[in-house]
Amino acid sequence: MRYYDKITPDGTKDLLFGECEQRSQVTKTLKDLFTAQGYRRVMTPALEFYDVFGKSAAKYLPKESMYKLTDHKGRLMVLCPDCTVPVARLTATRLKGMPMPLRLFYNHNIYRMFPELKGKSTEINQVGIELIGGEKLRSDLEVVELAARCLSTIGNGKYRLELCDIGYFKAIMNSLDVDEDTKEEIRYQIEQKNYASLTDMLGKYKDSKAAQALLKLPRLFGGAEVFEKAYELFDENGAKESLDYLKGIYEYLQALGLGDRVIIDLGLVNLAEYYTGIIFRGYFHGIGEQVLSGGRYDQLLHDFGVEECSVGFGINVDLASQKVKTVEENIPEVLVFAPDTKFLAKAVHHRRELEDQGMLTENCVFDTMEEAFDYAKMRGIPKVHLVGDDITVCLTKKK
Ligand SMILES: N[C@@H](Cc1c[nH]c[nH+]1)C(=O)O
Repeated sequence: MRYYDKITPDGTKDLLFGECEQRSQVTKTLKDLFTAQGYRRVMTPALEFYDVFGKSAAKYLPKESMYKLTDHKGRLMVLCPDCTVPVARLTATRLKGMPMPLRLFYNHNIYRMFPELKGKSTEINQVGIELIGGEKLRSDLEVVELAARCLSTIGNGKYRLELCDIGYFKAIMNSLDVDEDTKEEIRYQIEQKNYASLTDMLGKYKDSKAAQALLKLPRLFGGAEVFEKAYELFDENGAKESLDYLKGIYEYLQALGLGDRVIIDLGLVNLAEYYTGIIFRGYFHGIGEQVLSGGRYDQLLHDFGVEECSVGFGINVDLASQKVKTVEENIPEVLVFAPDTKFLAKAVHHRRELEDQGMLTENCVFDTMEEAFDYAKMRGIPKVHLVGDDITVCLTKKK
């Protein structure tokens, strides 16, 4: 039998020293941005009941993608696969009756199984925010601007934000006379930007304005010119209103000087069942996967019995950490060693004094001089302080 005692599960990894620091830097930067704007931290458990993810979330978190286990009563539990859903649960319970809007942020690991996508992380450290119970336009503007600021701060001004309003796609779909399965297949092919399959599926509806618009949807990608094309393509059944709204957000971002960072992508139709308004995704150059994803999701809270609307985003901290400079490991300046054990307490005092002076030190846990000096040389620690009746400072040379 194969024994898995020296590896970590697929999609997980150990982090060492500087890598942990890089992560901490990203989470600290984000936390500072959030708290400066009135967002307050919440923590929810890593284990949740499966039922929490049973309604809205089931539409985009297939049950096959969740890690499941049972508690002592045989109840089905999951390792939390998404941060937004537990926040909705919290809003319906302990946060019930709190003054709105609620500005919340979190930093959690989430767990998702991707059997078909080797190389993807199954344990993802995610930091994110949710703005609950505010007026739609003002909330969307606040959250999109904050998303851009997070990306800009971490990416040193270099990032790309893709923006869409799912209402446009939904308006077209609602005008198309096909069954639900076909609709889902169309949505999938648009998401994949698979023109060939789309043409196969929709080509036959030559007289349908909606079908022709769907065929062109993956190409509706770019700057302000996208709007003109989109209005021309389809403006019925609520499509015009969605475009007007999205254009307003785009113009606001332009007024903030972010125009060259923002791209309109009307083919951004992933999670179409979950999001109900704007959807956005953030990217960094050189990282293929999205680093940030978010949007407006009004139905989720309603499913938890809360008559409020909400918008938010999550940032993949591991991916974002790739944009932070590798942090050099701090090497201690002094190794404190008491060759005779009767001076161990004095060595502790001495080490603490050095620490109080702001020095980085280590206590020696070897018995002999030879081992102590060998270790100091190996680690590159420049000095050994020998503690006896007196304290002797010795210089070491790197091995
Ligand atoms: N929970 C979403 C991100 C999000 C937060 N709020 C709204 N959307 C995700 O993991 O992709």
